[in-house]
Amino acid sequence: MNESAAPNKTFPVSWEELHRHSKALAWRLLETLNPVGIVAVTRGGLVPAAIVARELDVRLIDTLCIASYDDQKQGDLTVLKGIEGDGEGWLIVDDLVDTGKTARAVRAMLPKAHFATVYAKPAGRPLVDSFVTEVSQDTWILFPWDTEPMSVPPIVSRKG
Ligand SMILES: O=P(O)(O)OC[C@H]1O[C@H](OP(=O)(O)OP(=O)(O)O)[C@H](O)[C@@H]1O
Ligand SMILES: Nc1nc2[nH]cnc2c(=O)[nH]1
Ligand SMILES: [Mg+2]
Repeated sequence: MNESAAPNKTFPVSWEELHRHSKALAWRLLETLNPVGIVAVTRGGLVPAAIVARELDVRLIDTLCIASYDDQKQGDLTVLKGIEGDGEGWLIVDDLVDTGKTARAVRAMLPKAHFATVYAKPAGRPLVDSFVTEVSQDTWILFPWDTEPMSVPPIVSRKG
């Protein structure tokens, strides 16, 4: 990683937890927003965006296609597909904000949109308008689409 120490903890998220946290985000957004459409930041934003879109009854969905990580290693940010306009009236959804590099690029592209993530780490938190769950900077969030169950040693034997 370029901007912070490598994570030494994991925060595994199940499908059910992700569904619940994404619905909590929808509840939060409902209080202040009635978006014309949702922009999902691919790929991580796709599943949360689908859940939020269902709860807010939004059927106009676009994508902002951005990649910067190869596994846990952060590289240069690549925009594979942008969006025209300034984002006014739109809701942007991503799974998480970590260093904030992706969020900064997204905000520069769509400065008038509301930017929401399900999870936020402290370095990126100031860049999002709404989020649900804060996770420490030294933690790697494991999403259900990236994982499968396997045996692991006790935490005590993995320390330092
Ligand atoms: O705040 P940052 O340090 O920029 O990290 C956050 C971004 O990293 C991940 O995307 P990634 O580039 O791994 O692509 P993916 O969504 O296709 O997994 C995640 O989905 C966020 O978009
Ligand atoms: N899956 C996953 N992707 C990330 N991209 C940047 N930070 C993270 C993280 O904690 N987990
Ligand atoms: Mg992403």
